Amino acid sequence: MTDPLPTSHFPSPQTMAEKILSQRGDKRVYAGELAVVEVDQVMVVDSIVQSFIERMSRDLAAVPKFPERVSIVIDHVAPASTVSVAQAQKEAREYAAATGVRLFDVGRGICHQVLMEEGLARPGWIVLGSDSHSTTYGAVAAFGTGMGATDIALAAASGKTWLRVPESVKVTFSGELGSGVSAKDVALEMIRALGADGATYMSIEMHAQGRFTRGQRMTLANLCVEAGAKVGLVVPGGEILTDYGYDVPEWVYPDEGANYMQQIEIDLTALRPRMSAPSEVDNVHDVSELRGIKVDQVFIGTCTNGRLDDLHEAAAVLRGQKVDPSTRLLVIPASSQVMEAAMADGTLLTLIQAGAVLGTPGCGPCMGRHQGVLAPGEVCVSTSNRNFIGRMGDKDAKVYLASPAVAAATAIAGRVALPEDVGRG
Ligand SMILES: CC(C)[C@H](C(=O)O)[C@@H](O)C(=O)O
Ligand code: SF4
Repeated sequence: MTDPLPTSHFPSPQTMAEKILSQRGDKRVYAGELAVVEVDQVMVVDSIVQSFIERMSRDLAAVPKFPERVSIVIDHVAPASTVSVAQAQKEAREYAAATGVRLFDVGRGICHQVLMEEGLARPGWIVLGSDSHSTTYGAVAAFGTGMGATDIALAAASGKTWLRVPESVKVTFSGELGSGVSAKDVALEMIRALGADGATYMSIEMHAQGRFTRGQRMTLANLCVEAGAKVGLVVPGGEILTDYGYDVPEWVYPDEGANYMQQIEIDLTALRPRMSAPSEVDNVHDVSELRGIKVDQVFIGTCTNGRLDDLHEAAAVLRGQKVDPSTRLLVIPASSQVMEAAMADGTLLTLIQAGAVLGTPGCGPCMGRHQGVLAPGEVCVSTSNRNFIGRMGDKDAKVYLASPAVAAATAIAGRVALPEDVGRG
């Protein structure tokens, strides 16, 4: 007969981040500890590709350990805008050809959208991207996070990385979304509630309890980095499981009684369309408070809101209407697949007939590098995720962030507007 084990021998319950990092590493880990984990996919974007190649070839004198686990995406400035951008993209193509890593070239789309479409982020995987919005992969319960060129190169060379296990914030939802209110509004409300640095280096663990589609979950996980989070994980559940197309291993679910630094609840029923005013993402207001502000450009696209559902949302408002002559509307699908589907079902025709200008799938003017940068004093309503000073062009331009439906209504009115202001919704 042995004595029963004292309670301290039973492992304490774990959050989702702790579960994934324990499973993919070599020991059970908790917040604050270091984890060395296997990396399932390393993603490199065009803006960083030259530094990545330099680190690999010169500093590490290494080739990718598992070429099939590395993807390069040409998306941020695509097609190339200058000779030096063209040179970087040329080097990326040569590197991919020489090493056998995957390359998604001009027009395939924005890195995060493309990796999700290609099945290169899956439940329980560790996905490192050279881009801060790599939190997007949390939509399918992958531990997705952004890192710099040096860390990315080390992961590509060794197949592993090390991480400090993040503390977690638990987000729960009550009620149901009203009509005209979207995942973008939920995400902006979540950032407002947490604050722009309220979740610094934390895991935001969203208990969706069967709510939200895969695309909506991408919007939620994408914005998590705007509260400073290391990772934004949506707990799998509900119909979305069938939507994944992959098995969800039992070990990704958080344990009952796991330890959270903070908990917030978002009441979906009470939520009204939201807008983030310049120049911080957490400067969130009801659209009705900002109604009437004159707008020069509306941009619908990006890794936050450039998916087919987003274009449908915009087209529902713009059908049979015209963009105000004092405003321009840019629509850039997040990927070639989104563009093809929106072409096939007539969405693009609806948008073009309303006066939209289409761009090549990719980031477009989101970070102010090309295809729609703003002049001093100009105002843009964008479906993207950042509105910092100078983000989309001149430092004296202003960017407001909103949902595709609000962006579409604004394009028609030429001023910040709700769909109901232009006879929709
Ligand atoms: C270019 C890239 C490094 C950058 C990021 O890390 O997020 C960009 O995608 C952005 O949105 O600001
Ligand atoms: S669409 Fe915008 S936020 Fe997303 S990766 Fe591109 S530049 Fe960054």
